[in-house]
Amino acid sequence: MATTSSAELLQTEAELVRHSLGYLKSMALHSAVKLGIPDALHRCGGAASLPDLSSTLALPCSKRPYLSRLMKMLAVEGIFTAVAVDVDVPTASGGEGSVRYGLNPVSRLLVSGSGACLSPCVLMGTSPLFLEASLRLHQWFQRDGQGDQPAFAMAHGESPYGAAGHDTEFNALVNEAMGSDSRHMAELVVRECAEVFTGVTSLVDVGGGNGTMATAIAKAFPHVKCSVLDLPHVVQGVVSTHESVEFAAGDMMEYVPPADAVLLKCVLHNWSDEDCVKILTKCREAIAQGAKAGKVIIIDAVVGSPSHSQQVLEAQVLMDMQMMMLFMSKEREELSWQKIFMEAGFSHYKIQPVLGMRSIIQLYP
Ligand SMILES: C[S@@+](CC[C@H](N)C(=O)[O-])C[C@H]1O[C@@H](n2cnc3c(N)ncnc32)[C@H](O)[C@@H]1O
Ligand SMILES: COc1ccc(-c2oc3cc(O)cc(O)c3c(=O)c2O)cc1
Repeated sequence: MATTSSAELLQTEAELVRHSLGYLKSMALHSAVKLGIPDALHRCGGAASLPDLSSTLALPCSKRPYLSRLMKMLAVEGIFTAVAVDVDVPTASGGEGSVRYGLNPVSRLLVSGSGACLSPCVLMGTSPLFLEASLRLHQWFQRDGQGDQPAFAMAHGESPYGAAGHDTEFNALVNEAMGSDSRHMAELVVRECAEVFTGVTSLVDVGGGNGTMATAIAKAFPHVKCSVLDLPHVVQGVVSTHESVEFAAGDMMEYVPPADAVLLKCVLHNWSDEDCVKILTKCREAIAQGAKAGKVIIIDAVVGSPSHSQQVLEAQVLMDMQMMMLFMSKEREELSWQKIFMEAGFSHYKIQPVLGMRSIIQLYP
């Protein structure tokens, strides 16, 4: 029997440490966002020495030496750049700044005020309510029984939507995260998938929240009249910022208003297969009522597309775990999607894996 070499054993030990302490990467990212490091680097022109960065952040002097540890780890993990500078060249703050840390494409997505700032998604993904639920996953696996509830509900005694109903801080976090995700996606949908909206004169964004996506579509494609369907407490008080976007309160399980196209962005992955069939059946009925043969447009993950990178696959399976923990729902592979589409009465579909970890799927009756 072949024995594992010492070099291999030591390498795998390092690999195990990477995985078991990997949560510190998430929490260091959480700290960086909370401390405002991406914005501070942006204000400094995109990069700064450690002394300049700590003064910009106004950290207490006692904590300044520790900032280098946080920044070093985040740079090693590919979240900031680290460039060694000549120590003989004096810096504005007296020559201690031998490394300059800077924004890279990942941390540029965390700069606020830019078109797409995904910091709220980081804060939601690392929120205490999510972390506490994740610590209970093993107990959730061990629990048997009918009427099973997700790990989140097991940990907190209520669903994420229940928690958002009374915890104003969590509610704001979720709304900001979904809003920022939609702003980011909207830019890319307009850039990458404009042809999807050709010939569409009316669109209803089902589960469209505060209308971020619908508003971006109405702005980019003036021929599309948009409406947003969401639950009464979500649309109540939302003021439309575009003349072609209106809001309707309703339950997508009961009724979807007629339109040429129905959009479902990041909605179906919150639901079971059976519920997806019900929702899509209502959507098919909605597009059948117009003069044109309409379509349903889904923005969601299609896990494991061969054109995806390893990073995209990792993001998809992490999102899948998050969906399991929060809602006992899932991210789906093409075969699972296909089964749902056929059961809901659609005849064909087209998947375009052009939105990173998400795809745009067009469904036809
Ligand atoms: C994950 S969020 C997605 C929001 C939005 N599409 C986006 O991507 O930002 C799911 C949305 O579905 C809405 N929703 C949940 N149940 C619903 C129902 N029965 N009818 C209509 N909307 C519903 C929620 O209120 C929420 O706004
Ligand atoms: C009320 O509690 C929650 C509602 C929704 C979600 C949630 O969060 C995200 C976050 C993302 O960065 C991307 C997503 O696609 C989603 C969701 O689809 C989703 O439902 C979490 C808690």
